[in-house]
Amino acid sequence: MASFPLSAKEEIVERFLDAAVRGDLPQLRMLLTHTPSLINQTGYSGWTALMLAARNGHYNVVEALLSHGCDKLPVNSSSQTAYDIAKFWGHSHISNLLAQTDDRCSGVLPELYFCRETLDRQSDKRTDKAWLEAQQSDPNTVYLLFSNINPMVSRCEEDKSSEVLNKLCRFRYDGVKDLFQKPTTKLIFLGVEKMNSSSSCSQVQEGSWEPPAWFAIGTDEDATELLKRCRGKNCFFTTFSPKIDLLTFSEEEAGIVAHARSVLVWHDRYSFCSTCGSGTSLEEGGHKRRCLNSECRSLKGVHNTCYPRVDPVVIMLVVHPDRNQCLLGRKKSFPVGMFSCLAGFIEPGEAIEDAVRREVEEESGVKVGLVRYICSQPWPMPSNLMIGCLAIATSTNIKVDQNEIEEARWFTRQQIAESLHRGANPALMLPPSQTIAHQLIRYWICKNANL
Ligand SMILES: NC(=O)c1ccc[n+]([C@@H]2O[C@H](COP(=O)([O-])OP(=O)(O)OC[C@H]3O[C@@H](n4cnc5c(N)ncnc54)[C@H](O)[C@@H]3O)[C@@H](O)[C@H]2O)c1
Ligand SMILES: [Mg+2]
Ligand SMILES: [Mg+2]
Ligand SMILES: [Mg+2]
Ligand SMILES: [Zn+2]
Repeated sequence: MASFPLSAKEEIVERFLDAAVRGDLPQLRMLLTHTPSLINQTGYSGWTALMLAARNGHYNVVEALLSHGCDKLPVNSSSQTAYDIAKFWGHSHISNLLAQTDDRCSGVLPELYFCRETLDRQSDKRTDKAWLEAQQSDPNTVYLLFSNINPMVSRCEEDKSSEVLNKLCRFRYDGVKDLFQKPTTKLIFLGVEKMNSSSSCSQVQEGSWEPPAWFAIGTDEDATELLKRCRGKNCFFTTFSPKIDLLTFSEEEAGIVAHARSVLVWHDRYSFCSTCGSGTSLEEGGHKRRCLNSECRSLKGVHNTCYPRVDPVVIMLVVHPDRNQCLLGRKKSFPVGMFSCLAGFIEPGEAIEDAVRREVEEESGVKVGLVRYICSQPWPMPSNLMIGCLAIATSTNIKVDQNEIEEARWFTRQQIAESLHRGANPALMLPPSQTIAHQLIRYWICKNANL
């Protein structure tokens, strides 16, 4: 067979990969210093330097590659990551290293979007009327303004390359106190600030630091009038189109928005007592509605009709019995090429595991055995709690319920890893990283198929 001379670029890649095979750390470092882009390159075999070092048990080379920010997601033609390779060849010290280090491939999920608890909710303070009133007029108290259920935001100018586009507008008492007079205004106590690096140092040391309280205000005032309070700043009300607005806050603000918006939506949709139909009033810092009819049954004992609702939803990555494929589906409303995990509301009297098995079979016809809980995410659309699971299929034939799902398919680990690694491609687009669906998929790829 004729062999062709290597180009200069190919030659340097092969030298780099050869250094990884031999465990030649000085040579590998020298090549990386000159050509940093070598780090994730593959040679003719389709293997990266990390895979080759993992195969040959060179712990120090793996360590050096990781410290240079090497990507652990690429897979070889057998759908193995470097972690899988180290495990297969019995280099447990290396597979442990690959499982431990870094945020993305540790098998431990990163903190999910909407999950950061920036404020301390201090739920015991919700029944302390005097304390709440004192906080309301405190000059340090922070107010967020919602026009009905849409928060007032400004465009984030700080980092144009970042995904953070929107920033909540923060008001002080003087800027919003007139709204408290209106009977339709809803005031929600969100919590108090947790101590962090920006808390006033001298006050913290003296013990006199009082963490500022945060409130959300929901109002039906004319939005244009409300915007005048910003005095010329470029502010607007987000409409919460899921794909555009919801995922564009910082991690710190996303958790606050999830809390405030879910409670305000509940007030908006449950104005009347669902037991007797009478009017209701807000209590407990906006976290309870009390019926105004003194004869109402809802006033006797504790009733879930009085508290904000949270709807539990199971979301699951179904793994093929061969452990090498996973099941993803797409709704008609998804962008072209996008597939995601199956999901569905838990029904009354149903355990998480049973809801997973029922929803998967209803939507795809696939039967599921083992179900394992992985993580959860509040999803303020309007108030779901996504309960993320991995599930092992016991059958493989797909028969979709066209009412719920347009298409469902088995995807190989390699197809998924490629889409995660190289980004969206026409064949398979995965949901954005802020979603629990994306994180479950990434978790499975990184963690290996064994549950
Ligand atoms: N964060 C994520 O990654 C992610 C991914 C997928 C779905 N989700 C969310 O999960 C939710 C549920 O998924 P689904 O639509 O596939 O569920 P589903 O498969 O149970 O089907 C939805 C249908 O269930 C019925 N239903 C039962 N209880 C309901 C309730 N409490 N609220 C609304 N409808 C109810 C309605 O008829 C509705 O049309 C959706 O709202 C979606 O926004 C989030
Ligand atoms: Mg569904
Ligand atoms: Mg369903
Ligand atoms: Mg359902
Ligand atoms: Zn009532």
